[in-house]
Amino acid sequence: MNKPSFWLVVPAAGIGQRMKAECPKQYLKINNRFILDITLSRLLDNAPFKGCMVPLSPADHWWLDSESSQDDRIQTCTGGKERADSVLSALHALAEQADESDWVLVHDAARPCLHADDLSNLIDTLSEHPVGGLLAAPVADTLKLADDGIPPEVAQTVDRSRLWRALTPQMFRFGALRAALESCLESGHGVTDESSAMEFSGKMPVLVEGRPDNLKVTVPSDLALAEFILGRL
Ligand SMILES: Nc1ccn([C@@H]2O[C@H](COP(=O)(O)OP(=O)(O)OP(=O)(O)O)[C@@H](O)[C@H]2O)c(=O)n1
Ligand SMILES: C[C@](O)(CO)[C@H](O)COP(=O)(O)O
Repeated sequence: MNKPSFWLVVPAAGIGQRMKAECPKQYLKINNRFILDITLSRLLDNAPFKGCMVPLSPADHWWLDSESSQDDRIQTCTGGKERADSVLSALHALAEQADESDWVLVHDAARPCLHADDLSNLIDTLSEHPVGGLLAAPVADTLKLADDGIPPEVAQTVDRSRLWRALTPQMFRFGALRAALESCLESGHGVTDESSAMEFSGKMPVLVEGRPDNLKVTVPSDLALAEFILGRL
């Protein structure tokens, strides 16, 4: 039986509303490179992907100015309203090339600080696993559940001993992930990551501990932090 291939999906069709920038955050620059280009190079240069699909917004007019648009390992497709729609669109675009049992890794375009060791560890840990899983970081802060007051007040302090922050890449079998996402979207069950879709289909993804500095650039203060982290990777 052929060894499964590895495919990469990097959702990049968001508008970066929380970043309040003049362009979608994946096209902000660190050391004069688009965040999207940094992210894609850190993935494609550190693992044996058979191909890469990048869902883009229909309104994207930055891609053609990117380094990555010249990389023949990378294909693009049109993303969707939500992140899950964009990921599913990428899986549909890869359907003729990928086998059901191939692995697909999904990584946010907005996470440029992924360490090569975390990528290798995720693949090595899960490549024989029946379901797959995700990079995640144990919660290090005390967590409070807020009431709905304005301003919010503490309703409860949450036991954090078994709480983890989901990161990316998230790594699942191609056919299973596509079916899980289709099921979620058909039933109107909104999900913010691939693991949630797999959980909705009854699976229990593995949590693989990753570096907490695998930052998702989300709000303005994240840009300088990402630059600092990248300077030390
Ligand atoms: N419809 C969408 C929404 C998000 N994403 C991508 O999913 C990743 C993580 O999403 P998030 O951090 O929420 O990005 P945005 O949706 O752009 O941010 P915001 O919620 O602030 O608008 C990003 O790389 C983003 O480009 C996507 O491909 N398609
Ligand atoms: C996929 C993710 O990065 C895992 O933490 C997160 O769910 C993305 O959420 P967002 O609201 O789309 O940024």
